[in-house]
Amino acid sequence: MLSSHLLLLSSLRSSPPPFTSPASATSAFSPPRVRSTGETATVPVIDVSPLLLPRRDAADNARYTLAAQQLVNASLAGSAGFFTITRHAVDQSASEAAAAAFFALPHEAKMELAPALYNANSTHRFRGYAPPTANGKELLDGTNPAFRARPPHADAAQAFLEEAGRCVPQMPRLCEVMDEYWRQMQALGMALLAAIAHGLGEVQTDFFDKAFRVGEPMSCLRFNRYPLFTEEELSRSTSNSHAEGLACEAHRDMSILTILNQGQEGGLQIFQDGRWKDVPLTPGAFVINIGGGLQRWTNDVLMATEHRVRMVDAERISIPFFLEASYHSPMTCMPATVSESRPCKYAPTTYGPYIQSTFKLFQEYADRA
Ligand SMILES: O=C(O)CCC(=O)C(=O)O
Ligand SMILES: [Fe+2]
Repeated sequence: MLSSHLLLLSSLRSSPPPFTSPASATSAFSPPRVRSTGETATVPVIDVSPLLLPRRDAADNARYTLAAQQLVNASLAGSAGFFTITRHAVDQSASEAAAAAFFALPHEAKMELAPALYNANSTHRFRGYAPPTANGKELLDGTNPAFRARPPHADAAQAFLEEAGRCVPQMPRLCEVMDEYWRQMQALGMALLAAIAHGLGEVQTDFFDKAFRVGEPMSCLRFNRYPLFTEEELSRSTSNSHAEGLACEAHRDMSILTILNQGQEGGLQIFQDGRWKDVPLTPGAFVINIGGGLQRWTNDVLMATEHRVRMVDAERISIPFFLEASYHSPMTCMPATVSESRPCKYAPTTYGPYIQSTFKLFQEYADRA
């Protein structure tokens, strides 16, 4: 059960209003680029190796519980809502090389992978490549490899969200590398979720595992590239992010957990103590933040934290993995986060319809809602 200090923390949290509508971009004006104030955010660093052991003895169990509590403490409403994980055992070199090689392909080759929204000849509607005109960064979305290995689902709404990530003939190993990384990140994400359930005191230790297992998880592996724009290009940009002088506008992620390789350049910021501060860069580590889906599932005990990316003086590649549940995963408040004095705030739903209802919050996804 929840102890009262969790509830107190939640009422103390200060934050900017969620999703303030971005100013609309104008044609001959670009606002000044947002610069770092030099302030570094306090983001806990957590060694997650105790969460990843195939078997545990009593001493390992104690270390597991300690690490699980650290994850929860870093994610509670009123805390950073962001943390860095080390000793996670995932090698990032192949995915980093694949992202750099993909973005270096000619524009036409990348556009082959764009959905119909950006390429009228495309038969794809949801996943794939988005050019920098979408919202100031180009991106490639990879999906659960299982979606490529089977025919589309009979239900149109489910088939839409389960559309497979796409491969490109110029890079024969791209899908292989993305699939392998997707599987490793999915496993890491599920280990983190199991630990979070444990840290919250949930008696059903398989709470998330059971919910995800009703189908194939929809987690999205994304390659982002933020080009280095000239002032002239920025003045013509229709990106909501550019309209605020940012590489990526302030937002909360809406999936379950984001596990981010933020690249070499820095620039990620979170809103802490009433100001925007830089998230420290730790080579080889991942930055994790809670998504709106986990906030909902934990009855606002854990909170999705607002973040943004400022423009840096170099092009920037980042690789977020958005851990997502399956289309039919039931989302009702986790029992450990509900009490008589804290009833469940959210109506039961399922993950597919929930996540689709959030697309309108993101310029690059709004037309796919
Ligand atoms: O590029 C980054 O470091 C973060 C991007 C981000 O916040 C997102 O894609 O949701
Ligand atoms: Fe984000």
